[in-house]
Amino acid sequence: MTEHHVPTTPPAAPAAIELRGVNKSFGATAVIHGVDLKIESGSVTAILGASGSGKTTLLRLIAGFESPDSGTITLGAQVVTGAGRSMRPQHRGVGYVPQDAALFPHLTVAGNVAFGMSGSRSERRTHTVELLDRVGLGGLERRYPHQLSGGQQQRVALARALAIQPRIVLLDEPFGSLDSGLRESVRAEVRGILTATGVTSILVTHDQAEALSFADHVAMLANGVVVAHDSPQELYHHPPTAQVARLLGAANLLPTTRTERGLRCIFGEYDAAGPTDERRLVLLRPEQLELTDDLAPAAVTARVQRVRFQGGVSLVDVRTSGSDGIDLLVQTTGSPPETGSTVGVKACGIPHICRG
Ligand SMILES: Nc1ncnc2c1ncn2[C@@H]1O[C@H](COP(=O)(O)OP(=O)(O)OP(=O)(O)O)[C@@H](O)[C@H]1O
Repeated sequence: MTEHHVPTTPPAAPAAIELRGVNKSFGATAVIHGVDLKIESGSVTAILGASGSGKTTLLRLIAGFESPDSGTITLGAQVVTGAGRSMRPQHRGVGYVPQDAALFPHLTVAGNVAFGMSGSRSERRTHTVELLDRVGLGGLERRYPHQLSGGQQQRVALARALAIQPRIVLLDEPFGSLDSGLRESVRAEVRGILTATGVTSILVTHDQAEALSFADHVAMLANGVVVAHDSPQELYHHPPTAQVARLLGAANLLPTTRTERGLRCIFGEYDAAGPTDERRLVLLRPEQLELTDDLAPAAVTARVQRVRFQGGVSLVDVRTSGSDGIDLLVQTTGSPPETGSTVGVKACGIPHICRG
């Protein structure tokens, strides 16, 4: 069994962005609380949090559109906010891709991309053509924003953000307005462009699947506090707390009792060190449980409450037998059981213990 660990700041490489003790309130509403965050140079980080958790505010603080009440923000080796200084947004070397692309409607695609670009007229033209090629929009220079699809508009917005040769690109829920089919392909294209460019990027999203698939690191924000920061794999499989486990996807979080050896849950007893006064839960994702027909001693008996067929897999809600039955969600690839039938449930992965 794996042990829980405290949230970490993963990068060992030089930080491109560093926030220390950043606080921000709007009037009496405290929105960002003592945020410490280090973002590795050249990485793609997702800031994941529910609506209103402060994601956009954090991004706007880094871009310089808002000033923190206290704390420092460092970009590269430069303190851009704090210690009595506040560098203007246009001097920070930050490209910003807003949620709705926000292109200038009266400018062509080329005009939008070249806006804010420096250099001679011919240099700007060459750079614009290069950028539009890079985002897969070569040949559309003369179109106007209303003549583009949503995905194309987002790629123009990305090209415009890259046009200033930024050291950092900030993307504020850029895929939210795209329909689900388009979202996945535009997301993959944008990720490919960011990787090829090597620019340090932050994506803000409330979509856990998007954060897990898009980013090298995920920083999770809850009520203006960074509650975890790690790789997507580490956060999904070894979340420090039950809150983080739930924010990242369906989670069976099983109550435990203390034993001499460690902890016991309905699926068995496990070694576990750590403080005895803390509430601990065993995490088993739905894909770490399996249904069995034979009600062998190793299996927990349960009744099927509901079956949701999802194509390649089915999600099965079951309730364990007894007066104190526990609700579990099981993912199965086999033929799903009948609602109301009795099944056996077994744990088939390595469980993880997290704080309650
Ligand atoms: N300029 C402002 N004045 C007053 N309150 C603000 C301002 N900007 C944001 N807030 C408040 O701060 C909180 C966090 O807002 P923010 O937009 O950062 O959250 P979010 O996580 O990005 O949400 P969403 O996903 O819905 O965009 C909200 O309660 C919001 O109402």
